Amino acid sequence: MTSLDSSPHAVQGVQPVPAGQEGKAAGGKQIPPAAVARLTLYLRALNTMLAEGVERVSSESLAEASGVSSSTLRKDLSHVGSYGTRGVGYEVQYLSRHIAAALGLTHDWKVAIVGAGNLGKALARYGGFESRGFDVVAIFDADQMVVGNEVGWLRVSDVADLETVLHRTGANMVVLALPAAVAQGVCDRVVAAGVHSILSFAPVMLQVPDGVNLRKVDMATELQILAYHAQRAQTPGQTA
Ligand SMILES: NC(=O)c1ccc[n+]([C@@H]2O[C@H](COP(=O)([O-])OP(=O)(O)OC[C@H]3O[C@@H](n4cnc5c(N)ncnc54)[C@H](O)[C@@H]3O)[C@@H](O)[C@H]2O)c1
Repeated sequence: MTSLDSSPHAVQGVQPVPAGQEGKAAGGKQIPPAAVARLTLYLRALNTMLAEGVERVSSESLAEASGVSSSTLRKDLSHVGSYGTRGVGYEVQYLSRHIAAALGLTHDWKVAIVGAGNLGKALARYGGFESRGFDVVAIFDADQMVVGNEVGWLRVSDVADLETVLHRTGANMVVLALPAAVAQGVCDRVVAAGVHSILSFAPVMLQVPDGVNLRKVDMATELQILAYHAQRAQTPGQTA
C-alpha cells in the first residue's frame, strides 16, 4: 500500500482530497457516474455506523451494508484514493468524511425549491436533508394564494422575486417542483441568476447550457422499469 498522506490516518491508506478536486477521482480524473451513485450508498452506511458508535469496518462488512460486492466497493473507493488495509479495515469517521469531501458534500449547499405544491411542500418539510448537508433556504410559487404561506419554517416567496431571493439566501442548488409547461422558463431564469445545479421533477426535457448540472427525477420511469423486471420475473423461462 502506498499513501501520500502523512496524517495519522495514513494507516488506512486514505489520501486527502485536495481543495477543488471534489467529485474527481484520485489523480484529478472524474469518478464514473455509477461509482458516484454507489459512493452515496457507502456514505449512508458509514453514517449509520457512526451513529451506532462503530469505529472501524472491514470492506466486506461495508460492502454488505451497502448491498454491493467487496470487489466493487474496493474499486469504487480506489477512485477516491482510499485503499483499505487487510486486517485493519477502514476508520469509519475518516472514510465518511473522505467520501463526503470527494462528493462535494462538505460544501455549504443551500437549496431553493420552486413550486410550493404537493411535492415542493413535502420536500421543504422533509427533515432529512439538513443532516446530509443540504439546507433548504427558500421556496417559491407563482400563485398569490400560496405566496406568503408558511411551509415548515420557511415563508413562500413570490417567484417574481426569484433572482433577488436566490442571491439574498445564497442558494446554490434549485429544485424544480413545477408543472412541465413552466419549467423551462423558470429553469432559464435560475441559470441566468447563476445557479448551476438543478434537480428537476417536472416531466419534461429541459435544455441547459454547458457547465450547468441538471438532474431529472422521474418516479414514473423508475416504476415502469420496476414493472418490466417484475413482469419478466413472472414469465416462465425469463430472469429479471
Ligand atoms: N418526477 C417525479 O417522480 C414526480 C413525482 C410527483 C410529481 N412530479 C411533478 O412535479 C411537479 C409538481 O407536482 P405537484 O404534485 O407538487 O404539483 P402541484 O400542482 O401540487 O404544485 C405545482 C406548484 O407549482 C406552482 N407554479 C406554477 N407555475 C409556477 C411558476 N411559473 N413559478 C413558480 N411556481 C409555479 C403552482 O402554483 C403549484 O403550487 C409536476 O410537474 C409533477 O408532474 C414529478
